[in-house]
This record gives sequence, structure tokens and C-alpha cells, in this order.
Amino acid sequence: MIYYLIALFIIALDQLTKWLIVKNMEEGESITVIENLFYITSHRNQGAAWGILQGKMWFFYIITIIVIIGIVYYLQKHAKGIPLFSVSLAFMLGGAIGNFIDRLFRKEVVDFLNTYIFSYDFPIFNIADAALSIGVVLLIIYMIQEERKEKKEKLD
Ligand SMILES: CCC[C@@H]1OC(=O)[C@@H](C)C[C@H](C)CCCCC(=O)CCC[C@@H](CC)/C=C\C=C(/COC)CC[C@@H](O)[C@@H](O)C[C@H](O)CNC1=O
Repeated sequence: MIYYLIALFIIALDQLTKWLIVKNMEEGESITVIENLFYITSHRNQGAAWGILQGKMWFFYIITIIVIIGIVYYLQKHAKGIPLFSVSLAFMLGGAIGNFIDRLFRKEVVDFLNTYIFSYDFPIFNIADAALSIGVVLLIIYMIQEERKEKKEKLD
């Protein structure tokens, strides 16, 4: 149950930040937070990561609904009592729903986190993308841990 609250918190934070950007900034406007490192740039994306599949909203609706159903199923059936697994799913659930709300009501996704750390042209993203990516990373860590545990049990 607590994990749905984590997802809800992520959705609220994501939608609040996107609302602030839409309300207070023109598209394309950029605010320097840390010179050459981090900017807040108001940006819109009708596609997925790196702007792939521009405008294919139906495709995104279908994929996102499948992703959401899959996450809830795993949260209920397989992740009970496994905090790391549940948190990774909660982060992905929050992120997926956050962008889903944008795609439903805005027909595009609001992005504003503009960093130059990862690589020069790292795309501008939002809280939902960050939550999704963190969820993916946590899931990979969990799966590696599981792998090691199984190997160890086989050796014992
Ligand atoms: C993060 C998933 C993207 C997110 O997927 C979603 O919504 C899901 C729920 C629905 C998609 C239709 C399905 C996933 C497609 C797979 C994909 O895309 C490969 C992702 C790799 C990823 C590692 C997990 C790397 C990193 C990306 C970025 C930022 O990472 C911090 C760049 C974000 C900017 O291009 C920004 O403009 C994107 C815009 O906000 C719309 N966002 C989406 O489509």
C-alpha cells in the first residue's frame, strides 16, 4: 500500500512542476541554474525518449497502459515483502502515470530539466522521466542481487 503512496507523491510532484513551468515560462525560455551544468528550459515533446515516435499518441497510450497493468500486477503478486523491487515498481508507476496524464490532456509531454552532465546533447526531461529511469536502475540492481543469491544457493 505504501508503494502506491510513493507513486502518488511522484505524480503530484511531476504534475506540480510541469504546471509551474507551463504557467510561468514561455516555450523555449531557459533559466540558468548552474552555468554550463543545469538549466530549466521549457520544452515540449510529442514523442518518447530522444523525441522518438513523434505524435504517435495511440502507441504511447497502449504501451503506457500495458506498462501500468504490468507494474500493478507485479506489485500485487511478486513484489510483496521485497522493498527494493516494490520501490522500483512504484517509481516506474509514478513516472509512467505522470507522462500519461500529459499525453492525455496536453497531447504532448512537458520537459524542463536541461542538464549537460551525462553528455552534451542529453535530452531535456522531467520528474516523471527521472522517476522512470531511477525505477529502471533500481530494478536492474534488484535483478542482479537476485541472480547472485540464486548462484550462492546453488553453491551451498
Ligand atoms: C524515461 C523514459 C521516457 C519516457 O517513457 C515513458 O513515458 C513511458 C512510460 C512510455 C513510453 C512510450 C515507453 C518507453 C519507451 C522507451 C524509451 O523511451 C527508452 C527510455 C530509456 C531511458 C531509460 C529508462 C533513457 C532516458 C531518457 C530520457 C531521460 O531520462 C532521464 C530522455 C527523456 C526525454 O527525451 C524526454 O523528452 C522524454 C519525454 O519526457 C517523454 N518521456 C517518455 O516517453
